[in-house]
Parts: sequence; structure tokens; C-alpha cells
Amino acid sequence: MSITRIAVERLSKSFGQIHVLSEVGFEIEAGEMVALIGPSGSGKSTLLRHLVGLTSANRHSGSRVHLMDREVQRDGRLLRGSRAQRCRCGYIFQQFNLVGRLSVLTNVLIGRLGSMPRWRALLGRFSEEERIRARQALARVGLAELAEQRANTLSGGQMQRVAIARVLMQDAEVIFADEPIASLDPRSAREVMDILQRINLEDGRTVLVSLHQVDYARRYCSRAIALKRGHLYYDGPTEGLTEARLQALYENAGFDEPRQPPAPIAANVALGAAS
Ligand SMILES: Nc1ncnc2c1ncn2[C@@H]1O[C@H](COP(=O)(O)OP(=O)(O)OP(=O)(O)O)[C@@H](O)[C@H]1O
Repeated sequence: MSITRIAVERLSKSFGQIHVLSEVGFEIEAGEMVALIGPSGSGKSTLLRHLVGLTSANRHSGSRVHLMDREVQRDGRLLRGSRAQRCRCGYIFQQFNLVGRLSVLTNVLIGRLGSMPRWRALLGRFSEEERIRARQALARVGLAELAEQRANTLSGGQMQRVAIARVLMQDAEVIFADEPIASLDPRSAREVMDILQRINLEDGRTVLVSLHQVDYARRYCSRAIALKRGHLYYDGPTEGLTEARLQALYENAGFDEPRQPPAPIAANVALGAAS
């Protein structure tokens, strides 16, 4: 039986008068690879930031966020002890977030910092075994020969593969990727998505990846969660992303319409949800 890895309930977030997320809820089981889609500004990054623990929901909204079956956020408060859960999650960002002046190998080793004794982390002392594992992670993403090169000399696609190797080094059970291919050419984008898919299929890691290109969502993910103006618009198989549904999802995208206040709970039904 699969275990729920991620559960989000009634997640609402406003910045001042702007309602960015409204009563969003879903569950993701261990081993799933799920695409998070929606027009620009629909709230994808904000949702991921809640899962990462960088943002907390509106107070007293009844919101809950679970990671690895442990509650990490409730009613707009980050819960004590949730750091351990977050250490079991890896994050990949559009901007790669590498340390440019450090070698590729050291950037991968940084994935270990969260689980090392503090003194060793502060001194950056990595064991021989850790170095071997870092090289194995680099080999897995096809970059073994670039281990000693400075990170800022790599192409965008290579940098993103180093970021994935860092997550492998961290041994993350869940991987959150926020538009990991948005700034890559098609070939590099395919390479990055192929690697994420391999990690999902071969290692059974859970992956939630936000994507602008629906084609990639269809090709790599069996399930999609779609946000539209902060509401859960669709949650179901990617085959259910029909042209009509996508047109409705992306219609008026780019127009800066005033956002509606959070809908009442009963209205928080994913339109056309298949599950
Ligand atoms: N810290 C903040 N303060 C004020 N508004 C914010 C803040 N963070 C996000 N927003 C607003 O929330 C809305 C959703 O932003 P978010 O980045 O989550 O959307 P997105 O779906 O990830 O967009 P994109 O696909 O363009 O990255 C936007 O209107 C954005 O301006």
C-alpha cells in the first residue's frame, strides 16, 4: 500500500489584498510524479514555497500541510520539529542555485550539509565516502567528467543536472522542482526531465514539478494538478488535459484581473477532476 507523502488541506494565502491561493487541497502518494501547471501568476511557486517551509498560509484559515505523513504547517504556523521533514525533501529551482565559484563536486557535496554534524558542515569537511557518492551522483546525471570544473563555467542544462545531483546526494525522498526547465533549450529540457523521470521510476522518489509547457507534463507525468487564479482547477490524469480544458485553464492568462476572495469550502471542487 502506498503512503501519502504530501497532503495539503484548505491552503489559502493572501499578500495584502491579493488572494494568491484559495482553499487549495490535494494529496500525493509516495512514488508519484506529478506536474503542477497553470498560467503565470496562478500561484504555483507560492504553493511550492509552502511545501518547502519558506512561506506560511493565512492565519486561522484551517490550512494544513503534511510532508511524509507529518504535519509541518497548521493554520498558518510552521510547526516545531518540521525541519527534519524538510531535510528529507530536495528542491530544484529554475535558477539552479549553485555556488558559482565552487567546483561542481563541492556543489553536489553541499547536498549533504543538512545531515552532517554542524562542525563538519561549518568547516566543509567531507569524507572520502561522501566524495565517492558525490561522484556517483554526478555520473548518474552524465557529468562525471566535469567534477573539478567551476560551476559558473557550465551551461544552464549542465547546471540544472548538477542541482539534481545535489538532491541525489541529499538522498531526498521527495523532490520539489519549480520550473526546472523554464530557462533551458529543448534538448537540455528533455535531458533534465529524463533524469527526473529516471529518479522517480528507478529510485521511487516522489516528484512534484511545476511546468509551463503542458507537452512536458503530458510526456513525463501521469497526473497533473492545475491552478487557476489560486484555485485548484484540475487534479487528475494528464490524459484528461483536453484542449478544451487547457483553453479554459489558460484563457485570459496574462491579464491582470482582480483576484476573488477565497471561495467557500463547498466551492473548492476541482472542475472536471478525475479523482
Ligand atoms: N511575496 C509576495 N508579495 C506579494 N505578492 C506576491 C508575493 N509572492 C507572490 N506574489 C504574487 O502572487 C501571485 C502568484 O505568484 P506565483 O509566483 O506563485 O505564481 P506562478 O504561478 O508561480 O507564476 P509563474 O508561472 O509566472 O512563476 C502573483 O500575482 C505574484 O505577484
